[in-house]
Amino acid sequence: MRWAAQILFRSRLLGWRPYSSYVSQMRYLLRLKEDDEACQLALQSGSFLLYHRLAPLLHKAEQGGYRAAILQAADVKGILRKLDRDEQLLEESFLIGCSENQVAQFSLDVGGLEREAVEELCGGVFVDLKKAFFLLPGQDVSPVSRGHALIHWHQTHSYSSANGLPTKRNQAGSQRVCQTSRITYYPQMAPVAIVLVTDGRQCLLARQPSFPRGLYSALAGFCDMGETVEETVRREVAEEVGLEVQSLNYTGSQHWPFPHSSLMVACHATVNPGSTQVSLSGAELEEARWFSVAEVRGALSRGGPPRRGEGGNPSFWVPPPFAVANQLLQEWINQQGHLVAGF
Ligand SMILES: NC(=O)C1=CN([C@@H]2O[C@H](COP(=O)(O)OP(=O)(O)OC[C@H]3O[C@@H](n4cnc5c(N)ncnc54)[C@H](O)[C@@H]3O)[C@@H](O)[C@H]2O)C=CC1
Ligand SMILES: [Mg+2]
Repeated sequence: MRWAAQILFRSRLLGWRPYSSYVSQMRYLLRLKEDDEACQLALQSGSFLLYHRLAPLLHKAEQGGYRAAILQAADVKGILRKLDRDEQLLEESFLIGCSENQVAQFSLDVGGLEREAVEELCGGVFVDLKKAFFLLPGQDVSPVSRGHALIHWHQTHSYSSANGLPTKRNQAGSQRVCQTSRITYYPQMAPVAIVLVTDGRQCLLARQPSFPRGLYSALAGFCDMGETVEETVRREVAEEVGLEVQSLNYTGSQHWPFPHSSLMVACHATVNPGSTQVSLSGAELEEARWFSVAEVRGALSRGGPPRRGEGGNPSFWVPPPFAVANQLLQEWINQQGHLVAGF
């Protein structure tokens, strides 16, 4: 212990602080958000996710499937030079994170450039975000979704909502300031509660008319102003299916870029097994049904949407693993397994 204390003491004398790499990463990101010059410098050695009118750039992975295309600053500059564009376009990027070794990561929409020309130079393809979600592995979904959300927020907040005058971004893109009133605007997310309702034996899933055929998901709804997540869950379940929640517990959350930028807060809830009669209201849901453990287990093991020519039951599938609704279903199935094992 003594030598460890001595190292700590000496490192403090030398000005080196024994932060974990996570703390260093987060402190570095904070500095880039607060210091425009540091962020401008970081752009020169950063890595970039490109978008074309909000469609992310993907490339074919060696082992099959697709990955998010990650370009280095020099690659992006090279593309801009070849397309006769000013390298300053790089400064229109938004900071979305940094790697463990403090390489800053940015998203950049090159919607002003010719789509096919960029695709050819990068050896990739711009794909609509919804479609991209089904093509990408789980670890790529979060940065791609974050980059998309930030670009979209900036594209729709160029003017102050208080006086209609232009707003100016900071270099990181973590805020915009109205140059006249000095009001600061920050990127926003709308909180949404998503809930898997069970009666102890079955779980309740629903369909909106806009869902692809056979897709059922957990109930979800935007939080009203001033509501807690618990109040939103109780209200949405009452509104949408006419049931009263008895108990609920939080399990996780997810950023979701649709319809714009939502923070999905996921909960499990129970209803009284004696009061499970569903009554739909309004036009939002076209159907809500109770599903057994076996049915859900089957849908989870079949994976995402049924592909043409594939077996399985196309009349019932659930959101794919990148969606928090899928996590709720996995957790419920695991819990049922434990209940059976412990019986
Ligand atoms: N990641 C996941 O696993 C899942 C995500 N979702 C997402 O949850 C979100 C909410 O679910 P819904 O049942 O559609 O919500 P909802 O039940 O609150 O109904 C949507 C309606 O709420 C109103 N609304 C209130 N505040 C709004 C806001 N800030 N933005 C947009 N509309 C607002 C609009 O009239 C809209 O038509 C959807 O965007 C959907 O994409 C839904 C299921 C699964
Ligand atoms: Mg809803």
